[in-house]
Amino acid sequence: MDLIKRINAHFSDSAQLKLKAARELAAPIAAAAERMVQCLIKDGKILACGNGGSAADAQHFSAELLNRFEMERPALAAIALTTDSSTLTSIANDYTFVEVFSKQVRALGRPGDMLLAISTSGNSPNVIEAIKAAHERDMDVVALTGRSGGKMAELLRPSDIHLCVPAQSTARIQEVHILTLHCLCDAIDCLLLGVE
Ligand SMILES: O=C(CO)[C@@H](O)[C@H](O)[C@H](O)[C@H](O)COP(=O)(O)O
Ligand SMILES: [Zn+2]
Repeated sequence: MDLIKRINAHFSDSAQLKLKAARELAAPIAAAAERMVQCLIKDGKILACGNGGSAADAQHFSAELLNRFEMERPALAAIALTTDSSTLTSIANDYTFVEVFSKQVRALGRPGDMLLAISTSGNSPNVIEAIKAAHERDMDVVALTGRSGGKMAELLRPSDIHLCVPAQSTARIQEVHILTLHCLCDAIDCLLLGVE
């Protein structure tokens, strides 16, 4: 096994995918940032969810909005639905794991809030249920997916924004997801602070 060759291939594949994704996703990422800023300045909040690595991404993004990214600005309203183990275990234990995010969206979501729904396959049942709950609450959805967008792609409304990474590998898709989230944080800061 030539590990160095393998590692170089991972870096090369990831870099090439990022350049391809930039060509396809720059415009919808900008649109998502503008929509999020509109939500935030009207006192809305952003709820974020996902499983596994995407749970970590949801938390990473909400922390950068609530605390800070790279510029000094006021704290922004964002909540990851992946972090409260008492809430997550009680919903999963008393009902089903499929409902762990949707029940929180129904409790916390208000019209004008937004849901950031992250899934590399687009097929995680609990993320799908969260999208349905967000629609019931008149919340727009920004969906971060990969592959074909899965069942999430079919569920989205015209007012939602779909950022689908053109790749099959979960790891490669996640690597573009985290870059996309940093682009969103940077764009939100630029729009809020009026950076030219
Ligand atoms: O981070 C990884 C793989 O790189 C895993 O933890 C991965 O996120 C989990 O298998 C998720 O359950 C996959 O869900 P999804 O992206 O298909 O919604
Ligand atoms: Zn991973």
